[in-house]
Amino acid sequence: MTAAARLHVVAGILRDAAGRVLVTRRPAGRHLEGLWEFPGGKLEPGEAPLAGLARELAEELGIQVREAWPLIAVPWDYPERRILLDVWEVRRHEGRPRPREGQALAWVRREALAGLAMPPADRPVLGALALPDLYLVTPPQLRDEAALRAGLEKALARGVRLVQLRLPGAAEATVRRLAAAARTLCRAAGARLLVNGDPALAEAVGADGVHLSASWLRRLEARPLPAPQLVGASCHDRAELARARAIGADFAVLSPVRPTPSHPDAPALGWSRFAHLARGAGLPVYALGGVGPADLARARHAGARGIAAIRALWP
Ligand SMILES: Nc1nc2c([nH]c(=O)n2[C@H]2C[C@H](O)[C@@H](COP(=O)(O)OP(=O)(O)OP(=O)(O)O)O2)c(=O)[nH]1
Ligand SMILES: [Mg+2]
Repeated sequence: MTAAARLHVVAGILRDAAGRVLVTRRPAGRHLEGLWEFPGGKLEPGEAPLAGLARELAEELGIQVREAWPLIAVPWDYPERRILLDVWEVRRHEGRPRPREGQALAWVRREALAGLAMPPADRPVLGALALPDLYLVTPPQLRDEAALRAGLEKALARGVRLVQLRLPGAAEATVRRLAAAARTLCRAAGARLLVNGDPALAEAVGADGVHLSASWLRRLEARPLPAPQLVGASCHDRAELARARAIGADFAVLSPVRPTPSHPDAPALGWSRFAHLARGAGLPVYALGGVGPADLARARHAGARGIAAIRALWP
């Protein structure tokens, strides 16, 4: 069965003023009855995903979707049906959501969603929601601890909540020393720190996870660290994205979107190629390469979970 033969389901993430997320309960007598879900339903033949989302949310909640961007599309196989769960974040809508089909409705804090009984296809969706918009990668030449602290403090103060310590070619002792300093600062700010390279070293230094280079990704047959530790992976094409998903990585970084001074010879993907690859990846994908926070809306509309950057995020 091809991807096109899957039942295409569109669902929406709606937030209230306090940032809580709307979930509704699947009625008795239906597939996965009684479980909480994100409102939505099956696309009609020939219908575009955004049009289907707007129709479903009008039918189920009585609201008009004005703007939405894709969050993640999860291919999932239930014994009785195969679906593509295509989840969108609703950015703007009109009307207050009301249960128009008698379904139970609740606004839940993002952190509390994991405690609800939801369909298994929704697990990767919760993972995508838990990731931040910005992913800071440290500058490659950085070896000085004071410089690391100064830069990191500023970046964290500006709202960065996910950091990759990347020290290509550094001695293990240097990685250990700088990771210890970075870990203290990140913990204090409620940010997560990933160390680029060997998963065993990332774990040994007490990081929140590992970021796999493309060569590490090639070498691994399975996810190197268990949840809740994070596993990110550097990808440049469809095959690497497929591998990241196959080993159960939490997210990928896809680059280069634009030409960059650090990789002048690498052919840039451009946004339309990026969008094509990210939409089919089945895991959250950050856009990297000549992008910064100013590109966030564009990246999100192209299906990125957010943007990753060195220069644009390093103070
Ligand atoms: N809406 C929604 N469906 C989900 C989620 N997670 C998940 O596995 N599903 C599955 C359950 C169903 O098999 C399928 C949605 O199909 P459905 O029958 O509810 O679609 P619908 O709203 O168009 O229902 P209907 O008009 O046919 O009654 O997707 C989710 O978060 N939201
Ligand atoms: Mg539905």
